Amino acid sequence: MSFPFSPPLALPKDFPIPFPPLTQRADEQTKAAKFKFNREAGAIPRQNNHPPAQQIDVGGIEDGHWSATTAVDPHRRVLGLYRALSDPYRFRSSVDMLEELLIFTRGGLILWSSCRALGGAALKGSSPIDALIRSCLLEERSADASFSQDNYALKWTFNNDLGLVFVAVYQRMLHLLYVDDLLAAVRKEFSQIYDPKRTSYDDAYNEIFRQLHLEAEARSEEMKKNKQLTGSRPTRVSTNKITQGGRDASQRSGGAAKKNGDSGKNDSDGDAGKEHRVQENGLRDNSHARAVVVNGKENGDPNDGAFDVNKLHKLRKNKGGKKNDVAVNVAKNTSKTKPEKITKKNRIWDDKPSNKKLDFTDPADERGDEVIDQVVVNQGASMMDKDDVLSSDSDEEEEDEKENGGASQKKKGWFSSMFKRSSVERWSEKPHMVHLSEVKALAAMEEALLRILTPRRSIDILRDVHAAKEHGKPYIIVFVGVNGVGKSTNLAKVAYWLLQHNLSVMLAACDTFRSGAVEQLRTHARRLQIPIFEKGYEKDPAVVAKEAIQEATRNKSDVVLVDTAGRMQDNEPLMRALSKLINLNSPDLVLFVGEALVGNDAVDQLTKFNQKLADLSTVPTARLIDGILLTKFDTIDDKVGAALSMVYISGAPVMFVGCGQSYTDLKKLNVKSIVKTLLM
Ligand SMILES: Nc1nc2c(ncn2[C@@H]2O[C@H](COP(=O)(O)OP(=O)(O)OP(=O)(O)O)[C@@H](O)[C@H]2O)c(=O)[nH]1
Repeated sequence: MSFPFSPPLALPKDFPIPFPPLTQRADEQTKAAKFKFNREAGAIPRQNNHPPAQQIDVGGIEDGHWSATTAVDPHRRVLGLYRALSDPYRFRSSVDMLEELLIFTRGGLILWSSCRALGGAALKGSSPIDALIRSCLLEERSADASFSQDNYALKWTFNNDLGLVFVAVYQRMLHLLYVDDLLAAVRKEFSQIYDPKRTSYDDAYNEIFRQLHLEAEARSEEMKKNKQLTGSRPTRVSTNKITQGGRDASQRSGGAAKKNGDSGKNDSDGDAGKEHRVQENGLRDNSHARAVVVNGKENGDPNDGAFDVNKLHKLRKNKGGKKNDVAVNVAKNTSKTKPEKITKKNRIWDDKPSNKKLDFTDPADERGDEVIDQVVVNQGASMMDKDDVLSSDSDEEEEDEKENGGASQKKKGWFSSMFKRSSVERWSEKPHMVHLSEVKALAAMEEALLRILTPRRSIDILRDVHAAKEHGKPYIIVFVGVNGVGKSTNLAKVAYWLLQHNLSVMLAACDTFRSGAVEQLRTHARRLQIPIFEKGYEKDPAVVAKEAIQEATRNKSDVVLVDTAGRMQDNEPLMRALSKLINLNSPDLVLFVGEALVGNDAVDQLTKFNQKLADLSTVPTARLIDGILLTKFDTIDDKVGAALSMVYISGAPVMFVGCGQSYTDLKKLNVKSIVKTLLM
């Protein structure tokens, strides 16, 4: 063994050990060093007329993971030294600075951690994994496969079928090349042994992980060497080759690769048939990892993908720029997630104040609650018990759930499954379960939900109405939405609310399409004793709206409420007519009316309305949906997820919530109660 120094005396306790860098695997290196030491410590003295081996003073130094053994002769000269590690694997970790690899469920249950299982040091400061969950995963902003926090870089992957998350943390400056490869291998191996009933894998998985880690490193080293030698560029090859550098994971586990449902939908490590960018030697090129991993965005399961909302927000900001791109993207993404259509039953409402199970709303106005509770909107409707409708709806859902064998659960996004599993696991009394700093995680969830539900733009209608009034203009609100969601009814409620604030209101009957629509609005106008502008049927609604606004300007109405025909988001001629109405009249507020009852269908409708308005706009600055009016909130019990998704996807605030048939049944969304319910 060669020594880079020749100390004259025995080594002091704090003697620094200038080991040359290790290039071999730690255990081999240790063995080799030990062998060499034994040989040299025994042989050198004899060769150099030093005292025989038994007179040699052998001492040791322990320094963290290191231990060094010295052989010192009676003349206090160091004759031999070898370094060793009590745990060679720990040494590898410290050298390569993979700080932690964590496996947890979407409910936040930590199943395995390299720190916990293999005795590494805990991460310093606030956990970067907590930060990842808070700012990325919880908000479904996991479109990227990497994330940075302080000095740490994080990469992750999912097994969506099993609801597992695999996160690797390492020092940002290190640019570890093997992390994606390792994560993919860990996911594959772990998925095979995963058993939902089991909560600890420390014994079962430690050895497998060590092996996978070493293999991934070895492949990475090889890749580096090859790169240096050949200056090779990444080429596209089948991912079947990825495992050629090391032992195929499925071989190791007896080919039971699919046993636990690692179906590879999101398989970033490349199951057969997929192509990823890999190096010529068959290893993944990490510089392209983003293009292949994560959440079904690029190549995976559409059910798990988050909407590409950033572009939509950008469009909203730029008002019209690149609208087609946005529209296409939104369409692409949402069409993947479109749930099955819900066939609505004829619903006939009781005229008693609703007997709500849960009320997530604040009254839109204190005065609004005092009056006209007995005025029933839509008196022509026949009667049926509301609770019947509710129970039959939920029965249907339960049946669907059973029929689909829980498939609908899978269809739910990250949020729903996160919350569902989180609450289930929270209450299961298993003391040996280690939760991901549960209190902190819940607080983070709450914070994230509050952030999502709190609109980025605040719209104060009353303030804006007064501002318009000062300019001698009426404030225009256009109500849009699909058929039968409650546009006219809730338009009348808004009119009532405005009247309560001493504002003069005029209705514009621009549903010139559905027979009876004009008469319906006329009934509301008569009850509320407000003027209505109507031109009958088969007129161009854009022109009717224009004339109504002119009339309102003449008679100094403060607000014009424009009723429009219900239309399906895919009906191009009707969507074109709506776009024309909006572009021609530049309303102050385009209010999307959606039924809370239909859940994600409302999210789809809203997205497609926005998309069509952007696509079909004839003016350079496309007008999109400004706000949301969520109707029939009295019918949804605690299924409030649609509100969350709609705000998140459109960036538009929920301005009102309709929760009954009376004019007073218009409220404001109580964000805090919604969040509380989601976390219950
Ligand atoms: N329970 C409940 N029912 C509502 C609410 N809002 C509207 N409705 C009922 O929903 C039904 C349809 O309401 P409309 O106002 O006619 O719906 P619309 O969107 O104007 O319909 P189209 O003009 O055909 O597109 C009526 O029976 C309303 O009473 C609500 O907040 N809660």
